[in-house]
Amino acid sequence: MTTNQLLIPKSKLWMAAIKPPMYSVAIMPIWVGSAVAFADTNNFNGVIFAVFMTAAIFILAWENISNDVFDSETGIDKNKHHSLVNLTGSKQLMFWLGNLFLVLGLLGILAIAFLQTDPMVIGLILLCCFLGYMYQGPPFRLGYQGLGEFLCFFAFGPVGMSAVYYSQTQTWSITNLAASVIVGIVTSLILFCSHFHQVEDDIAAGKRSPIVRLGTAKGAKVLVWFTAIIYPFILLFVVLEFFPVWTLLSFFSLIFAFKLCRHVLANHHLPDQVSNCKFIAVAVQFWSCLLFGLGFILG
Ligand SMILES: C/C(=C\COP(=O)(O)OP(=O)(O)O)CCC[C@H](C)CCC[C@H](C)CCCC(C)C
Ligand SMILES: O=C(O)C1=CC(=O)c2ccccc2C1=O
Repeated sequence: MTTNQLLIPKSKLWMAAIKPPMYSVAIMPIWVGSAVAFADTNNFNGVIFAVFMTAAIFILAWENISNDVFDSETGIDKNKHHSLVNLTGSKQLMFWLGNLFLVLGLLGILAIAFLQTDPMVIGLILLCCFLGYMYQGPPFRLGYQGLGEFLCFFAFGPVGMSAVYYSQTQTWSITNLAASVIVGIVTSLILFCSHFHQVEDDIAAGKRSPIVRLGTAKGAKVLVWFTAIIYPFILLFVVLEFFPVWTLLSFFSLIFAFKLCRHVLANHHLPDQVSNCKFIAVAVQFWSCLLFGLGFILG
């Protein structure tokens, strides 16, 4: 254990390892997809919603635990004090705990498929899990090639939200597809932000994250563009009458979007300062999606 590690209280390291705010990424696609389904059909199945939400949390727990397991094999997390493998000292234990969460999550989704006597939802979620595995697991490790944001976009956007919409309606929707583009982009922003403070460790481990590829200064500018792009998109879909006008409520999240962009533009080259930017990005995702979904219900 390093001196640095000894200075940080264990409770703080555990909270950093579990990352409670990050679970917003699992909750919001379920919220928005179900809200679009309600707006389209006037129907809402509370049991399916609750089971899907719980299953998504379990699946995200698997993704994060197995990320620490796979990263312990490449050496990229050797300075990450809050890696679950470093904290517990047992890769095996974390591997099996992760798998247990995956099985619990998939059992929930399987229950929905049985309830609907239709395998579509489990098929789509298995695809999401495969995208999540390709991000970090051998032999793919596509996150190490800088492709994580694409996988993230499809898993939390079009594929994941189609599964949510289908679980409520057993049909498809163009409106939901358009909404999933917004959710996919805003979720991928979080992943993009998570690389700024890790450039040195990433280069040492051979990970070519988008920020390693672009450099932090260009990365900060790309972040501003991708944060800014979601608002004109929402406006465009409102004008085209795909989204109800109430979805413009999501513009209140601009407060956090400005905060994120200002913070990253000023601190992109300072790892200690910029390391919290992914949690500002979580606030952008949480508020934009919460208000966006509310807009569908009010509309
Ligand atoms: C584990 C993820 C990011 C961590 O990345 P990194 O290794 O850079 O972080 P650390 O510094 O903390 O080590 C997220 C990866 C997301 C992945 C591309 C997609 C996951 C999909 C989910 C498994 C499925 C979600 C289904 C949905 C409907 C809830
Ligand atoms: O630990 C992280 O950095 C992330 C964990 C995670 O589950 C996730 C999910 C979707 C987008 C980004 C992220 C992370 O950045």
